[in-house]
Amino acid sequence: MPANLEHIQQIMAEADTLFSTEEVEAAIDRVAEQINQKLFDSNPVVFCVMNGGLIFSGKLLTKLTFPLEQSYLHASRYRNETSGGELFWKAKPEVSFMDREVLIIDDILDEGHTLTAIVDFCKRAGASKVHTAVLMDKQHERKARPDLKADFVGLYCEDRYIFGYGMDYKGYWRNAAGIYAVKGM
Ligand SMILES: O=P(O)(O)OC[C@H]1O[C@H](OP(=O)(O)OP(=O)(O)O)[C@H](O)[C@@H]1O
Ligand code: HPA
Repeated sequence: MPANLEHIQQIMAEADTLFSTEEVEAAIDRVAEQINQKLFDSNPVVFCVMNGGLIFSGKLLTKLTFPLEQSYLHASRYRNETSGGELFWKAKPEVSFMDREVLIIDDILDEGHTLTAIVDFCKRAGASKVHTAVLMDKQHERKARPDLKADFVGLYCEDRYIFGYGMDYKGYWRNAAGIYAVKGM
């Protein structure tokens, strides 16, 4: 169904700003510094989780100062909706990472089913170690496992539906240069 652009515009007009561009950029700098310290001699394969991980990955990668290979994978659970369902693999990794360290970069750890499935996949495919980096970790009690955490986290946010910096509202506003929460959600 074609998007109702008036509705999409209204979502942005009424949204609450959770983090400004400057705050998000500072968080990306912090994560880059942590990754540079931890993975500098690990020769990792770095995977961007499409689509949401695109902007965080792009910005982060330019701040990583050691040799690495980069690729992408696409697993989707929300399919442009605001609640998650079954995980659907749209593109599995094509490069071999047998006995390699892997860094998975995604926009958000929400319930964590997506990241859990991707990490399991990488381990089954022979990765020697799997590291995870997310721009946002949403704070609530519905994680796939109670102890589920990413190794590198940009910012923590409240339990609301958020968009911007790669995260979408019904397929839109991934391009928004800040982190916003939908009014009433
Ligand atoms: O922690 P979870 O509850 O599993 O949710 C997080 C995942 O959901 C979003 O992807 P989505 O399925 O919307 O696909 P997309 O990136 O293509 O929008 C987001 O990019 C994460 O990959
Ligand atoms: O709050 C969210 N916003 C955008 N995409 C998401 N995927 C999981 N949670 C979210």
